[in-house]
Amino acid sequence: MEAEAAVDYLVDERSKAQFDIDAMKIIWAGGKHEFEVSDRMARLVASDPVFRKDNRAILDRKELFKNTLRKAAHAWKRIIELRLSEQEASKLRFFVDEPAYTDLHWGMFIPVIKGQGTEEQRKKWLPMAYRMQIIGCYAQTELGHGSNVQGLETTATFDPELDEFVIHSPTLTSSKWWPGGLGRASTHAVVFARLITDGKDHGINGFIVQLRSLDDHLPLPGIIIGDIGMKFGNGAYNTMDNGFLRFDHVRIPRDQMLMRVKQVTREGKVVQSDVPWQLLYGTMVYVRQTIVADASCALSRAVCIATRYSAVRRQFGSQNGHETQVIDYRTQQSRLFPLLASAYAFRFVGEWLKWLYMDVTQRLQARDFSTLPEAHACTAGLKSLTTSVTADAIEECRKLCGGHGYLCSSGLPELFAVYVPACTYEGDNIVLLLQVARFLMKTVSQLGSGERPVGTTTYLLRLEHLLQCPCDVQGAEDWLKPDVVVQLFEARSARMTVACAKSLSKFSKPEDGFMDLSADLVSVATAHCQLIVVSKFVEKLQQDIPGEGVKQQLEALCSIYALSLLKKHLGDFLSTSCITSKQASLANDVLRSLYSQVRPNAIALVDAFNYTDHFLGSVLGRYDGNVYPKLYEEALKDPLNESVVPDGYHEYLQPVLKQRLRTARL
Ligand SMILES: CC/C=C\C/C=C\C/C=C\C/C=C\C/C=C\C/C=C/C(=O)SCCNC(=O)CCNC(=O)[C@H](O)C(C)(C)COP(=O)(O)OP(=O)(O)OC[C@H]1O[C@@H](n2cnc3c(N)ncnc32)[C@H](O)[C@@H]1OP(=O)(O)O
Ligand SMILES: Cc1cc2nc3c(=O)[nH]c(=O)nc-3n(C[C@H](O)[C@H](O)[C@H](O)COP(=O)(O)OP(=O)(O)OC[C@H]3O[C@@H](n4cnc5c(N)ncnc54)[C@H](O)[C@@H]3O)c2cc1C
Repeated sequence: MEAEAAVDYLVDERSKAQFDIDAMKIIWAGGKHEFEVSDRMARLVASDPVFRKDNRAILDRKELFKNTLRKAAHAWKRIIELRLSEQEASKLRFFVDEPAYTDLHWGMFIPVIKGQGTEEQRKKWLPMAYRMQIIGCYAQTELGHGSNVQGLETTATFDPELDEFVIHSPTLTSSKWWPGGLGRASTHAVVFARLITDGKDHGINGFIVQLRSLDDHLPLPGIIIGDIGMKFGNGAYNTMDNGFLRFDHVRIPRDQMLMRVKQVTREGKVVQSDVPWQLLYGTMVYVRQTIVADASCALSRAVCIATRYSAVRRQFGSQNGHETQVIDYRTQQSRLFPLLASAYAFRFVGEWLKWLYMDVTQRLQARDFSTLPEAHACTAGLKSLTTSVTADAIEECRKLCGGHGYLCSSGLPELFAVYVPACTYEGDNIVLLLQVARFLMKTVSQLGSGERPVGTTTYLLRLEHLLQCPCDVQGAEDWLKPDVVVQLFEARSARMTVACAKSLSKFSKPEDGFMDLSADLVSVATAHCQLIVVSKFVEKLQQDIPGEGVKQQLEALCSIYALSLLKKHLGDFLSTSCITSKQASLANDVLRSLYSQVRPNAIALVDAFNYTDHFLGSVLGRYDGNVYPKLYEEALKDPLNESVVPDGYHEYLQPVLKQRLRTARL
C-alpha cells in the first residue's frame, strides 16, 4: 500500500511540469550529441553487473581495491571491444563512478606529457600511454609541501658524464605523498623535482620516471613506494591508491626531463624557452577546469536525491487528506532550490570555462600568452567556489533528507566523502582564492597605467561608475531584470576590490599587507567569482534556448541563484552601499515567489539531469520514488542481518544479560 502511494507521488509530480523536459535534458547535456553519448554510456554501465557498486561501504580495503582494479580492467575491455571514442570512453568511466588510478592516468599523466613534453617526447610516450602499456600518475605533492610548489625538495641532478639525471629524496619531507594511482597501480610517474645542474638550482620541473617493472610490477631499484593508508569514509575515495614514494639516487636518461618550458643540453646548460615558466603549472589549470565541470555533476546528483525524496516524504499537516510533502515547506524550499539553481549555474559556468581553456590553449600554440593570467585566475577561483559550495551542498542535502539521509543507502554519505577532498586537491581552496585576489589587486593597480583589463575583469574599466551607481530596483519586479542584477554584482565586487586595494596601499611592503588582509582578500575573490557565475548564467539565457517553457524555468533558476547569493552575503551588499535595506527586503519577497514558480517543476528539473538509478546509487533518490520498501530491502542486505542472533552473542551479550538477571534477583 505505502509503496504504491510513494510511486504515485512522483508520477503526479511529473505531470505538473510546465516545460519540455526532453529539451531541458539536451541543454543540461550541452547538446544533442552529448546527450545521446551520455545516455548510451550511462545505460551501458548500469546494465553491466561488473559495475555494481552497492557493496562498497562493506568491503575491506583490499577487496575494495581489487574490485576497483577489476572494474577498471573491465571498462578498458569494453572500450576496446566497442571501439569507443575518447568522448565515449571518458563518459563510460564517469558513469562507472569509482575513483581509480585511471583518473590520474587519463586526467593528469597524459595531459602533463601533452602540455610539457616536446614533440619528440609526446611521440615516444603518448602512444604507450594511450594503449595503457604503461600506467602513469602525477607526482608533485610531498609530505612537507603541497600548496607551495616552489618549496618541493626532491632533486633531479644532472650528471653530464653519463648524460643522466639522478632523482633523489634528500629528506623525509621530500617523500612524494598523495599522488593518486601511485600507491599500487602506476608503472610510471611524472615527478616534479628541483632541477640542479653544475651545483645550481634552476627551480621545479617535471621528469618521467619509471617506478615499477613492466614484467612483474616490482619497484625498480632505488624506489621505495606504497599506499598512504585509509582515507575519510568507508568505500568512498579508498578505491584510490594514493601513494608515497622515495628515491634513492635513481638514474633516468636526460631526455626524460619534460623540456617544453626548460631544456638541459648535453653539456648541462639550462635553456629557458620563450614560453612563460608558469606553463609548468599548466596541468593544474587543465584539471581545475575539469573539476568545475564535475562540480555540477556532484551537486546535481545530491540535489536530485534530496528533491525526489522531499516530494515523497510527508510529515505533519494535511494536504488533500495526506500529510504535507516536505518539499512544500518554505524552509525546505529555501534550502533546496538555491542548490538546484546552483547546479544549473555551475553547469553553464563549467561549459564557459571549457571554452576559455580551449581558447587559451589555442592562443598558447600561436604564442599569444596574454590571456594566461586570466585563465589561471578563472580556473583557480571557479574551482574553489564551485567545490566549496558543492561540498557544503551535499551535506545540506543529507540534512534535507532527515534521518534517512544519514544511511549509506541514501548515497549521500559516500558522495560527501568522495567529494570533500575536491576542496583540497588541485589547490587548497583558500590558497587558490588568494591567487584570484592577487590577480584582481594587480589588475586594479594597473588601471591607471593604460593596461586594459580583459575578459572577466572588463567591468573594472567602468570603475568610476560602479563605485557610485545606485541599484536600479524600485519595485520587486526589477529584481528579475538580468542587467540590474549583473550590475549589482559588478558594483559589489568593484567596491570590495577597491577597498582592499586601498588598505593594501597603506603597507610599506605589499607581502605584509597580503598577510594581514588575507581574509578580506578571500572575500573579494569570492565576490568576483560569484559575479562570473551570475554573468555566465545570464549570457547563457541570451542564447537561443529551444523547448516550450525551458527558458522561463532557467530564468527563474538564474534569479534564484543570484538573489539567494544576495541574501547570503547581504552584509557585503549593504556595507558597500550597493543596495538599501528596502531593496533587500524586496529581493526576499521575490525569492519566495520564485520558489513557488519552481515548486511544480522541481521533479522535472532534476529528471532533466537524466541520471540512472545505478549512477545515483540512492534509495531516497530512486526515479520511481518507491523509497520505503527499498529501504527495508537494503537494510536486510546488511551483513549484520545475515543471522538472527548476532555473532558475539554467546561471548559478550549473554553473559551480561545473565549477570543483570542475577543482580536483579539480589
Ligand atoms: C573524483 C574526481 C572528481 C573530479 C575530477 C574529474 C575529472 C578530472 C580529471 C582528472 C583528474 C583526476 C582526478 C582528480 C582527483 C585528484 C587529483 C589531484 C591532483 C593534485 O592535487 S595535483 C597537485 C595539485 N597541487 C596544487 O594545486 C598546488 C597549489 N599551488 C600552486 O598552484 C602554486 O604553488 C601557487 C599557489 C599558485 C603559488 O605558486 P608560486 O609561489 O610559484 O607562484 P606565485 O604565487 O608567486 O605566482 C607567480 C606568478 O605566477 C602566476 N601563476 C601561478 N599559478 C599559475 C598557473 N597555474 N598558471 C598561470 N599563472 C600562474 C601568479 O598569478 C603570479 O603571477 P604574477 O607574477 O602576479 O603576474
Ligand atoms: C584525495 C587527494 C588526492 C590528491 N592527489 C594528488 C595527486 O594525484 N598528485 C599530487 O601531486 N598531489 C595530490 N594531492 C595533494 C594535494 O594537491 C594537496 O594536498 C593540496 O594541494 C593542498 O596542499 P597541502 O596538503 O600542502 O595543504 P597545506 O598548504 O598544508 O594546507 C593546510 C592549511 O594551510 C592553509 N594555507 C596554506 N598556505 C596558505 C597561504 N599561503 N595563505 C593562507 N593559508 C594557507 C590552507 O588553506 C589549509 O587550511 C591530493 C590530495 C588529496 C586530498
